[in-house]
Formats: sequence, C-alpha cells, structure tokens
Amino acid sequence: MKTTVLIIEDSPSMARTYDGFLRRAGMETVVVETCAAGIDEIERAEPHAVLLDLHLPDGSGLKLLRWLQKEGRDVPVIAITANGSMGTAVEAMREGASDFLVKPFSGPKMIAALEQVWVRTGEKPNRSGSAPANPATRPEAATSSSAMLGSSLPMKAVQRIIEAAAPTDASVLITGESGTGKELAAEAIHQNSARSGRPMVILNCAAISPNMLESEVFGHVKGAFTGAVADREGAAERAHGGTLFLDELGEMEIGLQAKILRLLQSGTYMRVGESKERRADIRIIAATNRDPKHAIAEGRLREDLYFRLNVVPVVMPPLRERGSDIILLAEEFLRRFSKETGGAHTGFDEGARAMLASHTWPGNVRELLNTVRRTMILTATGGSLVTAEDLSAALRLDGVGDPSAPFAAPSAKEATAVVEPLHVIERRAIERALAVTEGNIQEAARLLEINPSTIYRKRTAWAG
Ligand SMILES: Nc1ncnc2c1ncn2[C@@H]1O[C@H](COP(=O)(O)OP(=O)(O)OP(=O)(O)O)[C@@H](O)[C@H]1O
Repeated sequence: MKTTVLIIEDSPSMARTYDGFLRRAGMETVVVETCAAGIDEIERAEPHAVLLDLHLPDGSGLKLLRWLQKEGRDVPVIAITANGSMGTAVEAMREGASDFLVKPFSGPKMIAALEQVWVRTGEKPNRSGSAPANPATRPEAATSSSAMLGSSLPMKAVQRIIEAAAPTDASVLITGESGTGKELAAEAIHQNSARSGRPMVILNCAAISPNMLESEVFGHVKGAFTGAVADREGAAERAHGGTLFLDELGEMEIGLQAKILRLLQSGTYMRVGESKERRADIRIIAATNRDPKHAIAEGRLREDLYFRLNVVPVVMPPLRERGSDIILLAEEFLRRFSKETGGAHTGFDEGARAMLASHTWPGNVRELLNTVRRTMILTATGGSLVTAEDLSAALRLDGVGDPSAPFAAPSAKEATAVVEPLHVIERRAIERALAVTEGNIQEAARLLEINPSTIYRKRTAWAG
C-alpha cells in the first residue's frame, strides 16, 4: 500500500501545488476543501498523515484537531498557516498538531516535515519512488535548541516554533513562569539565526535601576548625568548585527518602552544626553514572566510595543506540564553535576522518580536543577541511587531562610497551602498522564487505570 496523505486546503491552486510535491515524491493524495470533508476522508481513507490548512471555509482547522483528540485518532497532522499567523500555529501545536509549516514553503521542506513526523511517531510508511528527505531541510538540521532539553508535546511545540522563527528576523516575545527556560529559548533563537556570528546582548530590566536602564540600553555621552564621566556605548550598539535580549520587559518604565518601539520601527535611537540619531541593526527578543495582557490593562506595558514584539509568541510551559521531561531533565542534571560531587550518584531510585514526577515545581527547571544539585552535594557520601528522602531533604531547604525550618513542623498556613482540592489533583493527574503519553487518550487511561471515556468527559467539562 502506498503512503496516502490527506490534503485539506480550500485554495485550489495551493492544493494543486501540494498535490504535485507529494505525487512527485511517490505518495498517494486525497484532496478536500473543508473540515467536514476532511473528517469523512480520515475515516474512509485512513491516511498516513494530514496536511491541514488552518483557515477553512467551515471554520478553523483547529476544529479538526480537536475532533482527532476527542476520537483518540493518532494520525499525524501538519498544520499550514499563513505568514504572520504564528499564533495560530502555536495553538495548533497545543491542540495536537505534530508540526506546522508557514506559507510559502518549498516541496522539499514539506516532504522533510512529513518524514520527520513519521520518524517521531515510529511509523515508516511504505513509499515507492520517493526521494529521501534532504537532511539539510530537516527541522533538526539547523537547530541548536538541543541545549534546551525536552521531548514532551508542549516542549516539542516550543522547539518547532523556535526552529521556524529563528532564521527570520522577526521579533519574539517569550512568556512563561520564572525558571521555565526563557533565556535559554532566546539563546536557541539567536544561535539558529544568521546573526549567530554576532553577539546576543542580554539586559535584565529588573536588575538595573530604572533611571540607569536607558543609558544601559542606548549608552550616554559625557556629562549627560552625574557620574557620566565619559562617552559610553549601550547594549543596542554592542548588539549591532546581532540580537538584543530584553529580559523582564514588564519591569521597563513606560517612557523607555516608547524608545524601544522607535528602535524596532525605524532602527534608530539616541544616546542619553545626545540629539544625534544613531542606527542599529538588531533583532529584539523580549521576555516576561508576567501576563502581557494584564500588564497592558494595568498600564505597565505599551500595547503598541506588545504587538510589535509579539510577532512570534513563544510560551514556555511550566515544568509541571512537561510529563516525562521532569525525569529526563533530572537525569541530565545528575550527569552534569556528577563531576562536582565525585561521581557518587548513578541515578534515582523508584521513590525518587515518583517524587520528582509528583512535585509541582513552582520554580520550574531552575528549581529542579538546584534541587538535584543540592541533593547530590548533601548526599555525596551516601548510596549511589538518590532516594525520595534525599530529595525531600533538599526540597525542604529550598528558599527557606532559616536552616532549622526544614525540620520544624509545618505551620497551619503551610499545611493548608499544601492541601489542594481533589478536582485540582484529579485534573493535574489526567493532564500529566496525557503529557507523558503525548496526548494518547487510550494509553493515558490505561496508566491512570480509568476508562478512556472518563478522560473525554472531563476534558469536555473543562473546555466548557
Ligand atoms: N529545557 C531545558 N533544558 C535544560 N536546561 C534548562 C531547560 N530550561 C531551563 N534550563 C535551565 O534552567 C535554568 C533556568 O533557565 P532560564 O534562566 O532560561 O529561565 P527563565 O525563564 O529565563 O528564568 P527567569 O524568568 O527567572 O529569568 C538555567 O540554568 C537553564 O539552563
């Protein structure tokens, strides 16, 4: 049986183009124009993959993705989105798409994306007359986001977005809780861009006093303010040809935000105390751990700057939503720090694994990294396998100013803080099982020892 790809695309000329790419690569195709017809064909033709345009006459392609999830069908879907609608692509990845392509794209890129999802899903459909995928066009070929570990569905989505956005010069806004890896994501974008030969200059807006921030960004001239004893270049100048990463953008004062907007729009700026206009060729990546919409509503973030930066939104998922990545990261950190602690530890025992998986990690990857490191230091002379007890001792030490506190009984306030309503625990357990099984409802239900229909029912209730 030949490989069959279902194309759901309402533009006849685009559909013909995709059809040509796939047939020349030796695949069978079925072409339909609407979501509804797509659902019929998935049931009838059982395709090996679906190419799904997200803008369809009978609604968004997201509808079809939700249907697939609801039915527990695991046919890989590659979402197709128009240039500039990266937000929709991100949403499609969250709704279960395996990958996405941004129009316009080449035939080899489309074939490479398909090959890639088949490699990931372990399916190798039989295909006659197909040219092997060109490795140079494969998504991984360009990536150095390997430093950003993770193979859970939400992290794969982030990695794909980074890979797609990196080679463009588009501004990127990275949001996510503290410690989720926003800076690491910015580095991955810079390293995968044509600007990687030039520096990425990092400015943490929260760490610099508001009255010095402008001079740090744009530089100053001698005498501009008390203490300005000589001309000084700013981050914008140092980042020329490269990337400027504005961390904690939400902390930047609103007046300075207007100047950043001008830099983005016209590539120009002025040093503090100077009226000469200077030019800088920089890409701006910004990050914030605040919700930008709230910050706008509260008047702390300029809406026009938000829209100008948010060309590519990257949302870093909290660690608690990354399923099996928690263990993967913990093991990597164990290897990383084993030299420092004399190589005494070889892994985590069963209890420690269960604990790593069930902790909610409010400090995200940073907290996990610190916990593993601290555990290794505290137990350097202990057994080779880290135990749950070792971990909990290190966790209790986390962020507690008074070293005697870890061993004190929890206060009434602390005790209620760790008790959660049952429905919250239930939802987290289901979401974690779905993350671990990469959205496979049957498998998640098996692990949870419940009926798959319970998961469907709960998810419908949450969506409503
Ligand atoms: N996916 C990952 N793989 C490996 N290491 C990671 C990953 N994500 C984060 N880290 C590590 O966790 C630590 C925190 O990451 P990072 O500083 O990028 O987070 P952040 O979101 O920018 O934090 P903050 O909001 O506090 O600035 C760093 O040491 C980073 O190297």
